[in-house]
Amino acid sequence: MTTNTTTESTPGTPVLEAAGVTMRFGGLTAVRNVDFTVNAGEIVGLIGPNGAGKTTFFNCLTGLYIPTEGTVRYKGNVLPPKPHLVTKAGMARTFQNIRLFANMTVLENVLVGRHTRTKEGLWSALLRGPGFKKAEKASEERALELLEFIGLEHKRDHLARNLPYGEQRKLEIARALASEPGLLLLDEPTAGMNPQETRATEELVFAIRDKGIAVLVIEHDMRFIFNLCDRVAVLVQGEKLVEGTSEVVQADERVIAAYLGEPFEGDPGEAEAAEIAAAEAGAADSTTSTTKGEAQ
Ligand SMILES: Nc1ncnc2c1ncn2[C@@H]1O[C@H](COP(=O)(O)OP(=O)(O)OP(=O)(O)O)[C@@H](O)[C@H]1O
Repeated sequence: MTTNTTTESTPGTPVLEAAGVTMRFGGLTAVRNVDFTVNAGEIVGLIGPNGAGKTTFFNCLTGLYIPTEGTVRYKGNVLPPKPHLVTKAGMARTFQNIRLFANMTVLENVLVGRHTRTKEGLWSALLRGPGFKKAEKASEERALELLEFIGLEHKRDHLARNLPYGEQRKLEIARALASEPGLLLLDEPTAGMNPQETRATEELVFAIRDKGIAVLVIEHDMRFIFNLCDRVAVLVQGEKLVEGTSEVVQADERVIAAYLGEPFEGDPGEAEAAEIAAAEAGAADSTTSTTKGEAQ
């Protein structure tokens, strides 16, 4: 994958800055006064029990909701409260539930993700003039690069609905990357995945970060989060309870009490390796990858 110069930032400088974000639904305060930063080069995790406000906070960041209070800045600029403008500004996301165009091909799904980066207008597209054809070719080349990056180039002409679950999740990520983001937000990317798929997703996220794209991830899989993230923030009942490295968060008794229920034991890497080994030995049922849904 070629590096996109528009997405690069100096490591350590803020990419996303949310200040005092509050979201109320009638009498319910789903997110309360949350300050949150993601720096260039970081992978940051957002965890919390069911109903803690994680997805609501994501929706406030990405323009799906207009926060009741607070501001969200991307690279210093306040974001417009419209999802497509947020994407155009440089923040792309995936959703908790897969939202692919099921009857379009793998390649077409990625091409759709490029629309915020295509300069050609409606008339040019309708008339299919030389400018449009050139832009279309460049878009297709970029989409194929992304498919190669996620390992799905050999399935470019398959319908999205025919892909196994784990590949559909990958394709969603490729589609988000097609908008050339500086920050990628992933909402439960491993929900319902088997250990191999989860491990592959972890590697993919590291590779994305290595391309200069910061990542913010919501996930219930603690091993995944603690293996992956430079920093983890914990939301409980809409408020940020704690933020720090995986070690700090795991050791915090308030987190243990509020969310984990019990201390997280053992080295996540070793535990996961054991699970993968067991799965590879046939102990795990490989059909889990196609029978998921909302594994929360
Ligand atoms: N559109 C809405 N209208 C009213 N209440 C909402 C809306 N969206 C979310 N909520 C409520 O806000 C709270 C936070 O929900 P949210 O989905 O953000 O939590 P979450 O941490 O993402 O949960 P999960 O881990 O289960 O996905 C919940 O009480 C939820 O019922």
